[in-house]
Amino acid sequence: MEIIGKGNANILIRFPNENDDKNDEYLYRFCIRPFQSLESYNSYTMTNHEFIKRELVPLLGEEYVCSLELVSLPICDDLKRILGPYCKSFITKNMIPASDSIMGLKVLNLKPSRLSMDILQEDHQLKVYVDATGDKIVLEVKPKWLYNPDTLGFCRNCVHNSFKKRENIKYCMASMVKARTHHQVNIMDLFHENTVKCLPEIFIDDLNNYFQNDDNVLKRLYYLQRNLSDKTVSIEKINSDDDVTTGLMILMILRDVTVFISWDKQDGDTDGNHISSHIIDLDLKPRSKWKHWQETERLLSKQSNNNNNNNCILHSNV
Ligand SMILES: O=P(O)(O)O[C@@H]1[C@@H](OP(=O)(O)O)[C@H](OP(=O)(O)O)[C@H](O)[C@H](OP(=O)(O)O)[C@H]1OP(=O)(O)O
Ligand SMILES: Nc1ncnc2c1ncn2[C@@H]1O[C@H](COP(=O)(O)OP(=O)(O)OP(=O)(O)O)[C@@H](O)[C@H]1O
Repeated sequence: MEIIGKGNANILIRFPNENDDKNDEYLYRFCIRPFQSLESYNSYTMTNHEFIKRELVPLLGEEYVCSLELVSLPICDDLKRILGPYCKSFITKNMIPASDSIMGLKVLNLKPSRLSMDILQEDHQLKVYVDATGDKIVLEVKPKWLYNPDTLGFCRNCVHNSFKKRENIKYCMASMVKARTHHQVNIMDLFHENTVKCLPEIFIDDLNNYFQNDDNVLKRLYYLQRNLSDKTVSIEKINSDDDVTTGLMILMILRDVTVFISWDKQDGDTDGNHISSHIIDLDLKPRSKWKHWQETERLLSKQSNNNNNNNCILHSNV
């Protein structure tokens, strides 16, 4: 058993020799937020799975969501070793009877280990992976707030990066979805010079076409964020957990997803499209996070007032 990825709230595990369906590999995703008991852990995982299926899959479209299957697994020694440090209140040497099972999500591995991919470029919002042949390239993107409400008055993405001292990010992810009439999307903004040297021209062309197209995964997220942001209660109006509506919850989830954009030279559909996209990280957020959201918006607004430029890296670069 090996750990493939870990974030704030989840851990991704690969089971040895797991090779279910032809060449596809699967991973197991377990929550690592603190829970008091195995019952509450399992109940959260079921509720979360149900919420994603009910609210998010229909909104985003099945084709864009990474497949998620609810599974119940016996807590073997390997799982105890990996999950134990995060589940201290109920996974200890003596507390788990052999018959108890823990619930997780079985997900498609979007970066299959058999491809042994190298990382060409890496920052907080973008990772670029390539396999040894150069025929498969995967972009792991954290687009964040693609839609800026007019009332905001600054580029939320760029101010947020500046606030988090991410000086190495020289692109604006929100600019990747601007309407063509106002701004020609330039995917080359995303890549370092050295990365471009390693990327095949045909990949650049395909990616360019994908981003110019009106139905790409980032545009889908942009329109959903725009629609929800116009309709739901705004963050500054929240006073208690109960004020956090399902609409606001979904909006905050869509502002924090990760997207895998995969290009496969050998594998295209009938229209010659070699790019497929999958969204991960659609989990419920604790309603109590509204205080953190409010404070973040207050700090970003303050930061934007202190800046001299118009707060978007695209404009401050010219
Ligand atoms: O608070 P933010 O805006 O910095 O966003 C948090 C993210 O920081 P980032 O934007 O990537 O720098 C943060 O990402 P990192 O763990 O820092 O990579 C989480 O995604 C967090 O969500 P959750 O608590 O895991 O559900 C995110 O919290 P939410 O605000 O989306 O609930
Ligand atoms: N289906 C997948 N295929 C391949 N790698 C994955 C997959 N899902 C997640 N990962 C890897 O694991 C890492 C952590 O996963 P994930 O984003 O789900 O954790 P998280 O705790 O929810 O994140 P956050 O800290 O943003 O809340 C990802 O950044 C990614 O590199």
